[in-house]
Amino acid sequence: MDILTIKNLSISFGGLKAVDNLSFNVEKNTIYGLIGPNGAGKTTVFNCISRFYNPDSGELKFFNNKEYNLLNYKTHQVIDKGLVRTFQNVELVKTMTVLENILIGLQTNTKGNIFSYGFRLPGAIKEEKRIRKKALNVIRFLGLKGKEHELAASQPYGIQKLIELGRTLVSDPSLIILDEPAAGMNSTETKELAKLIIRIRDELNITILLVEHDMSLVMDICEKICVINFGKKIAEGSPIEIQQNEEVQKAYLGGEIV
Ligand SMILES: Nc1ncnc2c1ncn2[C@@H]1O[C@H](COP(=O)(O)OP(=O)(O)OP(=O)(O)O)[C@@H](O)[C@H]1O
Repeated sequence: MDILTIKNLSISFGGLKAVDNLSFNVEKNTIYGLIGPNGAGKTTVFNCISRFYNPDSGELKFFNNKEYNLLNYKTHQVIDKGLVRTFQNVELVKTMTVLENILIGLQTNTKGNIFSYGFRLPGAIKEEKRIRKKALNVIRFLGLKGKEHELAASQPYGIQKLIELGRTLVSDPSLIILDEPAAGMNSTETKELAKLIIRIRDELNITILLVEHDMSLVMDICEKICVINFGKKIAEGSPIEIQQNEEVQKAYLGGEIV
């Protein structure tokens, strides 16, 4: 069963076709990789799905109990439907604690209004407890217990990336889009990240769509991979099929893919 279907997606910037008639489907409860050389259009695809960009044409459908035509929604509404993303660069509020940064992920998901929070009405206090408990559960899941009141800025880069990931988990998504989750990580951190992504899929039943340049991570954890170059799909298949595909090897100018 598909959770995301992308059909004939195209978007241009001036004369440049960044995404060109691209179609692929992501099956529920899988880890799906979108790869391609620098400037191939991967982040632009993510920006269309998460509604930062308006595509020129094509269909974007998300299935979470019901069918949502993503083109009818704004970014924050897409998050409410259960589709969240991370960014290539870590986007944490460095002056806030680990816990506070994770709580940011719940901002579109809380009940109550400014009045009830401002006057600390019973409903608001109960809601505060509920969301705090959720965030603490995520912190435990990520193995960051004990760090909740430490400043995000004082954490090593690998931990900051985990905090960003935690921010997506706290809103109970069905699909997470990860934009280069391993960028800037060392090989030990990347191996831990691979295990964590698999746990997110298996223990939390969350589907993962990821863009990543670290080919060993992609080949180790993705069930299916779509390769794009100059905005167009050049191959789709299992890690083995992708590694053996001649057009893919040509696009990567020999070597990087294997
Ligand atoms: N807002 C924009 N305005 C103009 N051009 C853009 C914009 N966003 C992306 N592009 C261009 O579209 C092309 C695809 O960019 P994109 O960032 O999607 O590639 P990518 O595959 O994610 O690259 P990388 O792996 O280097 O992050 C590039 O040529 C880029 O310069």
